[in-house]
This record gives sequence, C-alpha cells and structure tokens, in this order.
Amino acid sequence: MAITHPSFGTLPDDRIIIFDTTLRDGEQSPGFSMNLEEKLRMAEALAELGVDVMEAGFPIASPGDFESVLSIAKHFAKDGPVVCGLSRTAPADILRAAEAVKPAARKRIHTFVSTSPLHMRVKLRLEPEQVLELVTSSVSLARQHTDDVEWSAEDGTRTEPDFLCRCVEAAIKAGATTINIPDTVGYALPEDMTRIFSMVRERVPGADRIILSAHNHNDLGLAVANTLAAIRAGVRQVESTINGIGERAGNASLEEIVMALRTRHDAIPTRNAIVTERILRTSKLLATITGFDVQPNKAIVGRNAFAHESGIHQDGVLKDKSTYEIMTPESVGWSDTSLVMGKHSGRAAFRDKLRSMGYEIGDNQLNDAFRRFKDLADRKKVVYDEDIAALVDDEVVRGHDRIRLTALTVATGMATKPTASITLEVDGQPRDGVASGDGAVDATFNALRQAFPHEVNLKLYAVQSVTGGTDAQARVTVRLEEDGKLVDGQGADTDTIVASARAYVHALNKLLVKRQRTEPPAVLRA
Ligand SMILES: CC(=O)SCCNC(=O)CCNC(=O)[C@H](O)C(C)(C)COP(=O)(O)OP(=O)(O)OC[C@H]1O[C@@H](n2cnc3c(N)ncnc32)[C@H](O)[C@@H]1OP(=O)(O)O
Ligand SMILES: CC(C)C(=O)C(=O)O
Repeated sequence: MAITHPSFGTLPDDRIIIFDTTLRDGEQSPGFSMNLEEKLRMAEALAELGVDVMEAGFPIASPGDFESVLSIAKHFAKDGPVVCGLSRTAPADILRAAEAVKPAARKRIHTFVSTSPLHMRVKLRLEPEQVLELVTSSVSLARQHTDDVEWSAEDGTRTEPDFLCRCVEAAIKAGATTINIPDTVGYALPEDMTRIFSMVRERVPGADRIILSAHNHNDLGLAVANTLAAIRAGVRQVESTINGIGERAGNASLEEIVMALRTRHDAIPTRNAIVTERILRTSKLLATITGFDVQPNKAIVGRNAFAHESGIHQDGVLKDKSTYEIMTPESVGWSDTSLVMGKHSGRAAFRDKLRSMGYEIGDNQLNDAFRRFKDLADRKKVVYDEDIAALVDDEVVRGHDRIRLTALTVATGMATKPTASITLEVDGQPRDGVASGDGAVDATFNALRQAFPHEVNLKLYAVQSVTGGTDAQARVTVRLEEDGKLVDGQGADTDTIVASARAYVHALNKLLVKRQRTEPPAVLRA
C-alpha cells in the first residue's frame, strides 16, 4: 500500500528509503571520530551519493556533536536529504536534537529506548510499563518540533513479541512516522527479520501507514543478509553506513545493500535514489578522513573486489567479463582501466580525470592537487586512480589548515644518526626545526616539535600502501593525544617520511581546532 510520509510525500510501493548513519553510528567505531569540517565534507558526499536521510549525529552527546548536526542542517537549509538527530527519551535530549536539526529544509528527530527485558532491567532499571510511557512521551514531544519522527526499539530483536507490538503501537499513536526495529547486538538471523516485521505488520494497528525500518549490526556477519530479509518482509527504510563502519563489528554496509538490490532486482524488485557510480569515491573519502582503509577483499569497494588473479578466471574475463563479474566495476565507480595518467598529462586531462572519478573541487585545490600529481608522476612509474584519489582527498582534508609543511630534508643511513630539518608555515609565518632521532620518522617528528613546540602523546603510527610496488604511495595515520582529546591525522606521499610528516601536521591542525572549541585562545599553545 502506498504510504504518505511528511518528508517524502506519497511513496511508490517499491521505493526503499536509504538512511545513512555513517556520521552517527559509524562514528561510534573506536578511532573513527570526525571533526566538524570532515563531517561537513562527508555530508556533502553522502548527499551527492543520493541518501534520503542522513543521521548527522547525537546532539546531546557533546557540544561538538551538536555543532556538527547544526552545521549540516544549515548546509541543507534549502534542499538536500532529511537531516536527522538522535536522542534518548529525556526531554533535554529531544530539545537538543530539535534545536540542532531545525535549520534543515527537511528534518527528523530519531528517538529511541531499549525494549528488551535485559536492557530494561539491567541498563535502564525500568519496568516495562515505565518504558511504554517513555515511548509515548518522547515521541509526542518530538512531534511538537517536526512532523518527521522516527522511533526505535533498541535491542528490538531480543524484545518479547507482545511487548514490542505494544511499544510500536504506542509510538504510532503518539505520532511516529517511521518505526525502526534494530538488531542492536547483531544477534538475529534472516528468518527473525521475516518473523518480526511480518508480525508487526499483521498485529499493530496503523503499521501499514508508517515506514518500517531495519537497522542491523554485523556481529555475526549477517547485517546485510538480515537487511535484505527485512525488505522482503515489508521494510521500506534501511539504515546503513559507508564501508559498514559502526559500533563493534559495524553496521550493514550501504554499498553492499544497494548493489545487492540492484544486482538481484529479479529477486527483490525495488528502487532507491543512490547514484551507484559515486559509491567508490564516497568510500575512499571516508577512508581518507578516518585513516582506516577497507580490507582488500571487502565487497564492492575493496581493492580486490574486481581483481582477477588466477589464470582460469583471467581467461574467462578476457573472453567475457560477465563470466566472473556480477556487476560492472564502472557501476560502482571503478575505472575501466586502472592505468590512466602520467607525467605528460596536462591540467585539462587531470580535471577531466577528476570529474570522471566524481571529484568537483575548486580551482585552488585543483592547482595544488595538480602540482602534487606532477610531482608524483615524476617519481612514480605508474599513477593509478587510487594514487590520484589519495592525493586529492589529502588536499581536500587540508583545506583550512593553519600549519603547513613546506620543506623536509632527512639524512639517514647505517653509520649516521638520522637527522631531519623541517620548515613549516604557521599562520603564514615560516618556522624551522632541526633534530635527530632514533630513525628517520622519529627525527622528523622531533624536528617538527622544534619548529612548532608542543606536548602531545603519540598514540598510534600506522603505514599503509595505497597501491603495490616499491614506488607506491604510503598513507600514514598518526594519532595524537592531548588532555584526553584524541585526533587522527593522515598523509600520503611516495616517500614514507614525507607522508609521516604530513600526517603529523594534519593531526596537529585538528588538535588546534579541538583546542579552539574548548578554550578561547587566539595564540597557539606551545
Ligand atoms: C544503540 C546505540 O547505538 S545508542 C547510541 C549510543 N551512542 C552513544 O552513546 C554516543 C553518545 N553518548 C554520550 O555521549 C553519552 O553516553 C551521553 C551524553 C548520551 C550520556 O552521558 P551520561 O549522562 O554521562 O550517561 P552514561 O553514558 O554514563 O549512561 C547512559 C545513561 O543514559 C540512560 N539511557 C540509555 N538509553 C536511554 C534512552 N533511550 N532513554 C533514556 N535514557 C537512556 C542509561 O540508563 C544511563 O542512565 P543512568 O546514568 O541513569 O544509569
Ligand atoms: C539507536 C539505535 C537505532 C541503534 O543505533 C541501535 O539499536 O543499534
């Protein structure tokens, strides 16, 4: 039956709403927190990808989270996806979420409470009847601030069926327009999805007038399978994240759900608004921002997802790609050929290449990225799309940096104490530092501390290779800690030491932004 929804109007029967929670549940992955600029960049990418609803954060969680949701809501003040803020049942939570999403053209408050016996008894220390009252009061209050209200039964899949139906009924009566039944701990099997959603549709009055939603976690590796089962059982909204990031083992991965729906349209005939060709670049942007690459064998976006290594497969693919490819690489944003650009390429080709990869960047960023591309092409035999993506993302995340790395020289060898000399530009002023250390990276970081004196703890230093080969670009992640505040920085370069310095400087810039949020300094703290 066609559903009329305050944000979407009358929804065709086969239309699936894609709800993205990369910026909220995704950000709950340890080490994945993003700052305001990164969240805004990601929000723009998600809108371009075509998500219907963007859960931008949990506004009561911190001033930073509130500010991020508010900024994203302002960004989509004229049009764009529905901007959603999460809240518990407390009025203060709901009012904070309402304030944060208010500027958005289309806004949603998502309020939740646990309904399983275990969570109610141990975590909330409430009786079921008290929880039921909270369902009604929270949804009613949220409805005073927007017509688009989602209610979630946390730990819904471990909830006693009769009680679940009573809660859903109360939420609908109070005005919820979307009802989400999450598999919070990733415990369910596909047949549980069928049972639970069929039951709610059959037993709860009004369930045919609202959107049912699934939100599955991946503790048993079943999140996507469960989501597809939920759709077959009548769910019209699916909650997911880019690269499947999220609490513990993560959430259902958006790209896997969308491509399963597209590839198996014969079995699950539905539609959605995702521009699948933008999937890869959105995935890569998230990896650059968070510093966590997806594993090579990750479906759709992993480096090996369309790579054929063995002879029999290669023979088949050369004869006809469909022998071993169930979707085309181009349909999710991979280029047909991975070797594309070299040192003889010009700016026009570079801009064209970026466009074909889905990048729209300003002239200044393009010029900076082009300079780095030329430099890279001089040093590297083959420049792959992945190299260009790493380089451009690196440039984009550096947009507002106060500290810039302008020069670095390192002397090292078996019989020499490694020494680094570095030049930074801090708020436009040059600063130099020279230091030695236990190895080239240590010397570089010491020189950096001399050029820009500061005291922080280095919590993580990790190097990954963007592509294969000894001339591959290194992508370095550096995690710094200051007064309990953690920041991650990323840097990419063919030279691991330069990539390390870039990553450290990136992290320092993020730290300066964090400091500004918690204290009122105009001066850099040494
Ligand atoms: C399944 C999910 O993903 S839910 C979202 C999870 N995400 C997060 O928790 C990230 C953001 N969280 C935070 O920043 C903090 O936990 C805050 C700001 C929300 C709360 O911080 P604190 O006030 O210090 O509480 P704390 O985190 O220690 O405990 C959570 C409290 O919320 C209560 N609570 C949990 N869920 C709900 C709910 N839906 N409605 C009302 N209260 C709830 C708990 O019972 C507990 O209350 P208690 O302190 O009276 O025992
Ligand atoms: C808040 C809800 C939707 C959640 O994240 C979960 O239950 O996993």
